[in-house]
Amino acid sequence: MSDSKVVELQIIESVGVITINNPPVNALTLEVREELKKILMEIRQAKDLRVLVITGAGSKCFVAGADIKDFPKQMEFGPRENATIYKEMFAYLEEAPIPVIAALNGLALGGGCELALACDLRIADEKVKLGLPEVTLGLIPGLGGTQRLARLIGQSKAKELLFTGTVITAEEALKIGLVNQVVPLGTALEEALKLAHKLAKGAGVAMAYAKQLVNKGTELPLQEALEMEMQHVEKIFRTEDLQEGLDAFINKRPPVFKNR
Ligand SMILES: C/C=C/C(=O)SCCNC(=O)CCNC(=O)[C@H](O)C(C)(C)COP(=O)(O)OP(=O)(O)OC[C@H]1O[C@@H](n2cnc3c(N)ncnc32)[C@H](O)[C@@H]1OP(=O)(O)O
Repeated sequence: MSDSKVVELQIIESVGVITINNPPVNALTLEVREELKKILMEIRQAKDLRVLVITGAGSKCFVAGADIKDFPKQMEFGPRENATIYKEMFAYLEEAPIPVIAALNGLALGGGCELALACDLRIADEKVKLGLPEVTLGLIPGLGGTQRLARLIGQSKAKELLFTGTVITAEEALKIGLVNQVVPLGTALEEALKLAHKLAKGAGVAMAYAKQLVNKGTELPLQEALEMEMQHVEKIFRTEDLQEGLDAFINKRPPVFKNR
């Protein structure tokens, strides 16, 4: 467990949990940004990290967005420097060869929603609300929200949420594909950890390839993407995990995957 108070990292049985702990709303302040930089270095060194979960402390907010009180400074010096570490963090979440799950324990607004969008899966507590309300401040999302939201839920719905700044319920988010699951009050982290520990025992190479193929393939022309998929199928046919999976099936026993 890192000794920071605004961002904590715990790794238990190859499942990492990053908790944004910056009361009262887990805003992405300068202190959070600096701590995230350290945490990013730590997780990059982590040996057998198989799944990562990101959540907020408390029950009010996952993350209520960028630090609005810091904006006057950003207006003076420009927003790029503040965005850089988040872009690096979000790129890590998207490129890491492991499933990344956002456990939405509370409001996910602005930069908080953008952090959730950079994860592979989103599990939302039933009371959670999500949105990109930047337009109500005369702003636009600056941590990838305009791009990831449109790719995830389609351009027209994304424009509707961006134009209006509407904050939607977890159920509405489920309907449009913005979250994967809605879970009972107060159980987002518990459910995310259940899924994380299940995935951590799964075929890690297969999940890494599936993540990479979806993330990279959907930006390519179909035939190129299909070729990339076939190249990965050829690679996976040479893994021990496939041998183990087939042998376990034939011998009617649970597989023990070694992630190689
Ligand atoms: C590139 C990225 C851009 C962005 O992310 S832009 C920001 C997008 N986020 C938002 O627009 C959310 C703004 N916040 C709110 O809408 C509300 O707040 C909440 C719904 C999160 C909570 O509302 P309630 O329960 O009524 O509490 P409260 O009095 O509004 O807030 C408690 C304290 O938290 C501060 N705070 C809230 N959100 C932020 C924020 N995003 N950045 C900095 N501070 C924030 C407030 O000012 C206040 O502080 P004090 O107690 O000193 O008055």
